[in-house]
Amino acid sequence: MSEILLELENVHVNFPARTNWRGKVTERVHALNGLDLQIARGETLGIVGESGCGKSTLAQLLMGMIKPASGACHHARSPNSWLGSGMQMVFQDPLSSLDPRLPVWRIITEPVWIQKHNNEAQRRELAQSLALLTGIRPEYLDRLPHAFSGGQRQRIAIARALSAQPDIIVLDEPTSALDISVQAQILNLLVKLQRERQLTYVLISHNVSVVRHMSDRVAVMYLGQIVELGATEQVLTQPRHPYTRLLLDSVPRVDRSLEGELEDKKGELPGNRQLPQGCYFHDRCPLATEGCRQPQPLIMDASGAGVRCWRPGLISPPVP
Ligand SMILES: Nc1ncnc2c1ncn2[C@@H]1O[C@H](COP(=O)(O)OP(=O)(O)OP(=O)(O)O)[C@@H](O)[C@H]1O
Repeated sequence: MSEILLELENVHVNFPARTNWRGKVTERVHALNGLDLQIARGETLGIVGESGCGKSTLAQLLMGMIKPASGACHHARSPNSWLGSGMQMVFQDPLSSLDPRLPVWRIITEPVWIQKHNNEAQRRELAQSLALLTGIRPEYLDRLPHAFSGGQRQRIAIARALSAQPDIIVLDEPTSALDISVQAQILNLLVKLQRERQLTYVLISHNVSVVRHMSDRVAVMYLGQIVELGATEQVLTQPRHPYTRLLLDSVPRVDRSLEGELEDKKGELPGNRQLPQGCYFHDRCPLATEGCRQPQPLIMDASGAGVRCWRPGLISPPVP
């Protein structure tokens, strides 16, 4: 792997879920539970997992919006601080992520204006160059966000993320709120920008085709842990963790008559207030044995692939 920009080790994040009459927290939601992750310069790391597994919590942690309860972080840019610096995010809904009262040139240059581009001419110049780069017409830079279509607003959000020259851009479902016709344009723009500027992306998505198209590596999350990690094609075509297999099987396909049955097998994500003993997945796992009642570490191999299962690869590949 090339230069490691960021490494998270055994990170735990929890949120208060219930308090007693004195305001003391009596129950917590355990959102990240021993998360280990490395992000290398220039890669796209896809993060997949069902709703509630902790993807957004991870994004907020990377952005410095929340602090972990425990764990370590090694950050190339600012080794002594927790996260946030050097990070930018592109959100799912471009309209709600852009200030409706500001003209686009100001939105695009928001992340940098305090630092250095604090005079208007410099900010406009920067906005112009980023507009050209991301496909926004420079003559529209004085307009407000509502004058743009969804796809154009997402271009504005991408330009804003680029303005700060971040080390890592977190893409949180960047196309799922867009019309199908413009989704590919935005994905292609992200790929083009990455090639030109050696950008590093963390891509959070429910959409396996988007992850396949964009990502070099994929991390599969379950109950706040990474259960499988590896090169995209490897993980998506030869999953080694039973959960990855069930996740891939549950991707809706029109030609799949077994889908309902597989969906039933998948069951519900267990509550994350009382974490399961042993392997977090064993209650839902079709292959579970007594040995799965022991905690499972993420076992990495020499190629950088990892799986949190002591019987990996016992499952057949997904039905094409
Ligand atoms: N601020 C918060 N306060 C309390 N619980 C929270 C908070 N943020 C997240 N959670 C809980 O933490 C767990 C992980 O949530 P998170 O939003 O990270 O999941 P997710 O994988 O992003 O889900 P989705 O795909 O639906 O966005 C969930 O049980 C969620 O209810």
